Amino acid sequence: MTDVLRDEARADVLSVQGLTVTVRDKTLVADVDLTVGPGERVGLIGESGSGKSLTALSIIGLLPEDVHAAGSVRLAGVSHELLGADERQMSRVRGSSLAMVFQEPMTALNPTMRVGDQVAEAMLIHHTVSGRRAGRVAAAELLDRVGLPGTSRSYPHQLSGGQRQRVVVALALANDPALLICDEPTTALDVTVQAMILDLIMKGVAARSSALLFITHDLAVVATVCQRVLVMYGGRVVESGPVAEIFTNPRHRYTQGLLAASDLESAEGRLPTIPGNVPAAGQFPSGCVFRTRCSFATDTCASSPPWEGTADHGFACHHPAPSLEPAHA
Ligand SMILES: Nc1ncnc2c1ncn2[C@@H]1O[C@H](COP(=O)(O)OP(=O)(O)OP(=O)(O)O)[C@@H](O)[C@H]1O
Repeated sequence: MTDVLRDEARADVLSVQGLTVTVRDKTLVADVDLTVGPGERVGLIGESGSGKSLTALSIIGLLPEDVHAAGSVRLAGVSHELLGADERQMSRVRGSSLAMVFQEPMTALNPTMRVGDQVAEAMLIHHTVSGRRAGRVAAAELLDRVGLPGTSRSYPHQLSGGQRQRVVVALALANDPALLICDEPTTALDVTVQAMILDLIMKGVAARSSALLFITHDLAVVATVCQRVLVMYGGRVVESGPVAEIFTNPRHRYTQGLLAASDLESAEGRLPTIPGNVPAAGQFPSGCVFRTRCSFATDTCASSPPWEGTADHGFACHHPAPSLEPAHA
């Protein structure tokens, strides 16, 4: 591989710099820097009103009219700035390189259109398939893969909340986005289906090597899903780092409070286990040996860490979000 190709392989999928969001003379998000690497899963946490959703909406270009964003948002493979891009440019990026799953599935679905047609249309618009017939077949296959066989001809109101969110995940993944943003994707759902939707998102991004920016207020979900986390407070990022590091050694008073109020251990049973965590593409050079520590200090893990694996084959830790660190310089 040439140096140029290697640099491109390592380049961040998303790079946000100095993002500031204002409404009239009020600053709602201040000077946020944020990057997501190829295949990386990054969490954005913080209390209600801390600016998480406005950050996501700035990236995807869906801020309300009276709200303004300044700074820089760049996406790999897109030659122009996303901030300030016109609607034509943004609709080319949205749904193809960049996709988003919102909290409430009905807001993302067209209530008057069969779900199969919605998925097919998303693929046709971005030329992932050509021709209505191929679109219909591809949509049915994708709905099948997200656990909704035979639902192509259903309307959204004929599906349960969990099934609707599966359709939204299918829509978001339909064009293999480089980056998937999820904003509280399980908050509106029944507890019993939350784990299934998380599992679906995890498997969906892993299969496509998509990067993930995951917004939540649930620390246990972050521990399951993310490798790195940024903590927002009052519109600013107050700390960031690998999940295991932030969760074991939180520096900011707000993060310390969040952790004290949460019960990560009890969350284990309700969250999916992710078999064979694999490092993100390009996270370590091929062949590099690394060690991992599980973020859950349970008997199973305490008996065998650190595991060793290779960047090619990953390793099998059945606990979520282990930290990855190169064993050899
Ligand atoms: N259109 C708007 N006009 C004025 N203020 C707004 C607007 N949208 C959001 N805000 C304010 O900006 C701040 C950040 O909102 P944001 O929705 O990003 O928070 P959040 O961290 O996502 O919270 P939550 O977890 O409750 O969704 C809040 O104080 C909110 O009231």
